[in-house]
Amino acid sequence: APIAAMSTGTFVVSQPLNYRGGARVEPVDASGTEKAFEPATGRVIATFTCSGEKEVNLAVQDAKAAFKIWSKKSGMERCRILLEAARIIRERRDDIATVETINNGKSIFEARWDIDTSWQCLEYYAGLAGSMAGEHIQLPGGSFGYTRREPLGVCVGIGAWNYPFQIACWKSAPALACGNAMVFKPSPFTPVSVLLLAEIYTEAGVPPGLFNVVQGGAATGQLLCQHRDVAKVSFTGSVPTGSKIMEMSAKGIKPVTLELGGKSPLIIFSDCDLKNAAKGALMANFLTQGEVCCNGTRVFVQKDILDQFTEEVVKQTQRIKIGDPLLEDTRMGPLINRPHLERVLGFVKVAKEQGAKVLCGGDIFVPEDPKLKDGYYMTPCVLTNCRDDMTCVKEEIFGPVMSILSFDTEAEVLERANDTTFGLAAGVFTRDIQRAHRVVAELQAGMCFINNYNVSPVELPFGGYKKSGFGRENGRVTIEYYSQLKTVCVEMGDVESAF
Ligand SMILES: NC(=O)c1ccc[n+]([C@@H]2O[C@H](COP(=O)([O-])OP(=O)(O)OC[C@H]3O[C@@H](n4cnc5c(N)ncnc54)[C@H](O)[C@@H]3O)[C@@H](O)[C@H]2O)c1
Ligand SMILES: C[N+](C)(C)CCCC=O
Repeated sequence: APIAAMSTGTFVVSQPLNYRGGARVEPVDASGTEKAFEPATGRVIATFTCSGEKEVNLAVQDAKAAFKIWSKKSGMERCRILLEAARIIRERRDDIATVETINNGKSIFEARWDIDTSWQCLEYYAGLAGSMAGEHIQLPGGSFGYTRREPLGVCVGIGAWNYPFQIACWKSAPALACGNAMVFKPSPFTPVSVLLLAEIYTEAGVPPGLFNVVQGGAATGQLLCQHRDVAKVSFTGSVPTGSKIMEMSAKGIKPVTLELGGKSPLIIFSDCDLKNAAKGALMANFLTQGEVCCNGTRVFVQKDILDQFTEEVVKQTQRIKIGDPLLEDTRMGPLINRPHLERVLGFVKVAKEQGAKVLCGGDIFVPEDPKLKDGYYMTPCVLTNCRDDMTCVKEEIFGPVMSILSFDTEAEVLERANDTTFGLAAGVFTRDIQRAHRVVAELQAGMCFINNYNVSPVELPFGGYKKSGFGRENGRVTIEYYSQLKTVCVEMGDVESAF
């Protein structure tokens, strides 16, 4: 039966989860084992071996060999293969989304959006592959120079568990478009869906070894970052791990892209369209059970509309259907695992102790269906009476917890919104076009939204300021993060020697 027809509680992984040389393989050595779960039921769906040094070496060597072939192809040849891969992803959208839902817990409704931004990303970079070019610069006496945009070599992608398939696409599509090879390591919590991508690349015609998958946690990740034949590391994950990745990469002078965490502000002015602002606040907080890096979890509301806004947000939040993530009408599934659920509930407890008021949610949720009783569900939570010094307002919770704060003036809210070490995203809702642009110009964040939140057109660069990282994913600029510039200086006359 097609994967898309599966129901919760039935999926098990029966094939190897490593991918090397164009095929699934069992790793040749191990650095431990891990279990992957179905968060909806708490069931183990895979027990797998973490890749050891030998396996990582083989994956990098295969990538090196494939790089030699791939980097010699013209941009148009790469374009054609990436377009074919995008087409296959689109064709298998429901199967891939189903696997993503089973292993991550997000609703199937939302997982399909993730798969759409994935194939769109491949299409976008396929389009750019053919137009990657340098400059021609005229010099005195007919001499000239030119620049070539060249690939880096073997790039490593290390992913987080909240958008497993999308993260793999957002890294591999620009990398491959530029002529690089990639070894990708997903989070050990979500090892499954990236294998579908690896198979699709092979089916679309990339050379065997161009996109490889190794599995494991920190130990495997370290082997990749420290590998002498790795030219670049693109990492998505937490700030503490990002800092370690940067340290390891610094030793080998490897460029890094860091897509890290956030505690983003969403500013609601009293002249906003209230219904849209409330919808925006839900988009900013409750996608993927709130496990989203760029979430606008500090919701600053201008005082004169605080009550109205809060009432609308609570009404909309209480309508969110929680439960079996594979059902069409579910809009919130389980969190990623039991320890994370407990951590998020712990934040709600501390928020209450520090004086926040729970307007709705923040409790464990047990769905009626008995097969879901061991899943990791909670009700989405709206907190009010929040102050800037509370833990729930300062720290990244990475769960469905929205903190509402009030403000009086634009200058005050800007000061408070920027008072954080993070800088991934920010949002503003207002009907005043001048204020909208004035405010985003002052916000210290890499991704700003006006009158919407958490939409992700692949044409737009995405990435952080401050401790939320650097480098960008998506958009034309990302080409610069997966390529290097060679300058060629051409003399058309005689050498004018100093000697
Ligand atoms: N900015 C973004 O685009 C973005 C997107 C998604 C998630 N995130 C952030 O990711 C975090 C949640 O994800 P997570 O819990 O998977 O993060 P994490 O930092 O724990 O792990 C991320 C990845 O790094 C690997 N890893 C862990 N230690 C390592 C080490 N020492 N060396 C090499 N690799 C190592 C993990 O196995 C995993 O694959 C949140 O902070 C979230 O904000 C950011
Ligand atoms: C697709 N979103 C919602 C913009 C999320 C991007 C990746 C962040 O975790």
